Amino acid sequence: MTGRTALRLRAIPSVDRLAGAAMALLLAVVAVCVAAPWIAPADPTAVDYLQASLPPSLEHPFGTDAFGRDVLTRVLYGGRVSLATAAVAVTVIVTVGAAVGAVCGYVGGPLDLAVTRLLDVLLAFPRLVLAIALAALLGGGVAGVVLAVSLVSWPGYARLVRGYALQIRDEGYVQAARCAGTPWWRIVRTHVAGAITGPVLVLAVVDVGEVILAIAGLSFLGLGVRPPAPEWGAMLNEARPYIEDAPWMFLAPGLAIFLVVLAVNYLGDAVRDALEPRLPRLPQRPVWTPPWRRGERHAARRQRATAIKRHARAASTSVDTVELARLDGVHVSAGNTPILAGVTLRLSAGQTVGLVGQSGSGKSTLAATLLGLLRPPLRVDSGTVTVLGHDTAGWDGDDWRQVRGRHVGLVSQDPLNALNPVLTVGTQVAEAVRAHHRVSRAEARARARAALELVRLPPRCLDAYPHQLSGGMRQRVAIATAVVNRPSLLVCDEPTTALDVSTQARILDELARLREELGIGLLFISHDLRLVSQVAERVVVLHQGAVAEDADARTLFTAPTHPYTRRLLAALPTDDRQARATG
Ligand SMILES: Nc1ncnc2c1ncn2[C@@H]1O[C@H](COP(=O)(O)OP(=O)(O)OP(=O)(O)O)[C@@H](O)[C@H]1O
Repeated sequence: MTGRTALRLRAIPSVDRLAGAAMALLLAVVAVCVAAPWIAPADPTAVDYLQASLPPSLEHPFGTDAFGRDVLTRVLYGGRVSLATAAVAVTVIVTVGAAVGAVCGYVGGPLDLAVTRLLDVLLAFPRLVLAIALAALLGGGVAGVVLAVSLVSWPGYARLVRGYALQIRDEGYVQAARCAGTPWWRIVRTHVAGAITGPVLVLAVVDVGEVILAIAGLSFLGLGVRPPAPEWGAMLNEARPYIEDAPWMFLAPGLAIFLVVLAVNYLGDAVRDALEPRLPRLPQRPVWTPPWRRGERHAARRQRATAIKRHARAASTSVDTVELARLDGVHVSAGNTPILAGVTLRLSAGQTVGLVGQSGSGKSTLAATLLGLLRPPLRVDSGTVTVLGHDTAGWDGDDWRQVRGRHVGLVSQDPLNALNPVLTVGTQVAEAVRAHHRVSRAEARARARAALELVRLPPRCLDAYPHQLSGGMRQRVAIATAVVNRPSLLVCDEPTTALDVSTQARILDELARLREELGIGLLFISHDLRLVSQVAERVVVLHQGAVAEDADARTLFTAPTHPYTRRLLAALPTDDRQARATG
């Protein structure tokens, strides 16, 4: 375990109080079970028929069972066996299953084929029947039962992990590791294991309860923990005939299993989150509206939607310049790290604003802020974000959903990522239409075809899958999806970065033409000042999260005021600089 992982795990109780409580509960249960010989009030196996089936009292807080044994004592002693056997069995199952699945899925070939066939056979047997047969073969006892349960359970994990490994082996970062000459076992250990830890952990914690009950089932058949030794599952089985007359016999071990499984489940989620660096460190607080306020909220949303539509219509028809979006003194941070420092930016209808800045200056963060797409740990600390005349502070997911894709579109730098590989282009563009308009499938498809025509893609592309198109064509599909609902504002975040120079030029022409034809406002984001200057009338220079300069394109090229802008200009070829300065 790396130091960073240990740190993240150690931080769980402080960032997630509920997980901290689950951890404390689990530790407390383990501690009292381990300490049973010293703290238990009675002998767990001593029979006393005079005390049989007594309800809970001060002397016997959980009552007594049909043999007069103290239930609390037996729960404490039983926990030692149940928790130890479940922990051993789950560890064996997960380790064997994950290792076999990861190696087979990654290595493939004859090994994978042979193991997969074996898994098919093992999974075809009813699990419990196979476990009974194996436990009997192994001679019963706690060790035999743990082994039997482990042997029948690992194939399920292996199958699941193999599926993950098959997917992961084609990921770009795994291919990069292969190209770097990393041996297969190291790739499996680092990349495949890293990616499957989360889902496997969730499955494992869910299995803890199942394993306790499976061991209990085998004990009931006389194959596992033999009476009178206590074990939670066996206690449940012993209590079954008395469930109506003496429910406490059933409740005490049942409650113990319930609490342990609940704590393990919650803790498992927290550990998975802690190990996944892309997830926020803090649990997200859902925006919850009390039922009595929902009507008001719907009415306000409807009103706002109408006002936004009116604003958008004015933006496309008015001869005056209508403001589409504005950032006012916006500060964004990630934890304690400032990312945007008091950014102010205004976007107007029919105008192209270029946002330029070096890598890491905060361009994508600015776009995400404008579209309400910031995810923790990134957050807006102060300032206002206004979209189509409305302050977006307090907007929830539904509020943004009405605006994104309908009035504000986004084209990102990686069209392959933005397109679903198993859906045709037509389906995906039509889906964007149906997300905002109540139209028939045929009408949505017709609008999708029109949008593809708008970006000069032939109608045959409607039925093509993304992988059947070139990079430039995919980017056009992404643009068609963004403009199919005729938004007022289009945010293009490095839309041509992944393309060759001639395709870049064609996409830029396309964007300029769309702006003319549809009258939309454009925020064109790039680190390349030369590219920005080809499309933008106004250029905003972002430097270390702050606006260094905001000027019309010609002024910026002829009289830059900020030293950083001057450095950017100096890096351009002389011909380019002169051409831009003369417009
Ligand atoms: N989820 C995040 N958590 C923490 N820091 C982040 C996160 N996303 C971005 N940052 C930080 O914010 C800063 C700005 O990142 P951003 O992606 O906005 O830059 P950019 O100008 O778009 O860069 P590029 O041109 O390379 O895409 C960077 O220092 C980055 O490390």
